[in-house]
Amino acid sequence: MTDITWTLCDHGYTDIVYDKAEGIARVTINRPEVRNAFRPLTVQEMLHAFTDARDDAEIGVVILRGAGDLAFCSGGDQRVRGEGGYVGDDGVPRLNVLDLQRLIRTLPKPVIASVAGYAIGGGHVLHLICDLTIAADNARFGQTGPKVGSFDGGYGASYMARIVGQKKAREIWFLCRQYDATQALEMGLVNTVVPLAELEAETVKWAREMLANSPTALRFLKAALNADCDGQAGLQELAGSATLLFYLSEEGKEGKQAFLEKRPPDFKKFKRFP
Ligand SMILES: CC(C)(COP(=O)(O)OP(=O)(O)OC[C@H]1O[C@@H](n2cnc3c(N)ncnc32)[C@H](O)[C@@H]1OP(=O)(O)O)[C@@H](O)C(=O)NCCC(=O)NCCSC(=O)c1cc(O)c2ccccc2c1O
Repeated sequence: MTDITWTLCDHGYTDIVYDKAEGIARVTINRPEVRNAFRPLTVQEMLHAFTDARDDAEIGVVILRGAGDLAFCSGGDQRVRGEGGYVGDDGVPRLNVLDLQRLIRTLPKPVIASVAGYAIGGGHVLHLICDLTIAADNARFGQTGPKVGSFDGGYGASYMARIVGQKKAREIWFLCRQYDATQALEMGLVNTVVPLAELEAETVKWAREMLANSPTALRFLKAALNADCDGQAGLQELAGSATLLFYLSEEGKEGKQAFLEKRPPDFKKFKRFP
C-alpha cells in the first residue's frame, strides 16, 4: 500500500489515466488488453498530459507506467500499423511516439518510468527516455524491431548505446532477446529493482526525494546531461534554461526595463564574477 492519494485529472482521455498528488503527475497507459501498446490516440493523449505536467508549476516529478502488472508498454499497436506508420481514426499514418520521446526528454522535470511486466519495442524505448527507471521484479525488457519489421535508430539506438555500451546495444537490437529485471539492473538499464508489491511505494519514495531538492538544480542537471548527448538540440535546451534564469536576474530585468523606459541600460552595477 502507498500513503498517497491521487486526484484524477479528467481530460476525457480514453487510452490513458492521468492523475496528480503532492507535486507528482502520473501518466498511466491504460490498454492492458494489448499489453499497453500505444496507438496514435494513446500518444496524442500522452503528449497532452505530459504538456500539462510540464506547464503546471506545482508539478515537480512525472511518473510514467502501464495499467496492470503484466506490462509497462509493448510498443506500437501492430493492429493499426499501416503503410508509413500507425493509423488513427483520421486515416493518417504516424510515428508520433517520436514527438513524445522528445517531450519527455526535454521536459524540465525528472520523469520516472515505473515498470511492471513487459517494456518491449517502442515501450522499451519509452522507459529508456525517462530519466530514471524503477523496475518490479517481474519486469522484462527488450526490442523486437528486427523481428516485426521496425527499428528505432534515434534515441532507441544511440541513447541506448550510451547507457549499456555499444556491444550490448547491438546485442539487444540484433538478437531481439528479452532480459529480466536483474539483467537490466546489471547493464544499467534500470536504477533499481523492487518486489512487484512495492513498485508504487518505491516510485513515490524516489519522487518525494527529488521533490525535496532544488527544482532549478534538477532542471539544469537534466539539461546538461541531455546536452552531452543531444548536440545542438541539447545545447538549445540547456541555453533555454540559462535564459530563463537570466530573465529572473536583476541584470536581465535592467535590459528590459531600460528599453521600456526609453533610456540606456545601466549594466555597470552588476559584478563580473571570475
Ligand atoms: C509484449 C509481449 C512480449 C507479451 O507477451 P504475452 O505472452 O504476455 O502476451 P500476448 O503476446 O499473448 O499478448 C496479449 C495480447 O496483447 C496483444 N498485443 C501485445 N502486444 C501488442 C502490440 N504491440 N500491438 C498489438 N497487440 C499487442 C496480443 O496480440 C494479445 O492479443 P490477443 O487478442 O491475442 O489476446 C508480446 O505481446 C509481444 O511481443 N508483443 C509485441 C511487441 C512488439 O513487437 N511491439 C512493436 C515493436 S515496434 C514499435 O513499437 C515501434 C513503434 C513506433 O511508434 C516507432 C516509431 C519510430 C521508430 C520505431 C518505432 C517502433 O519500433
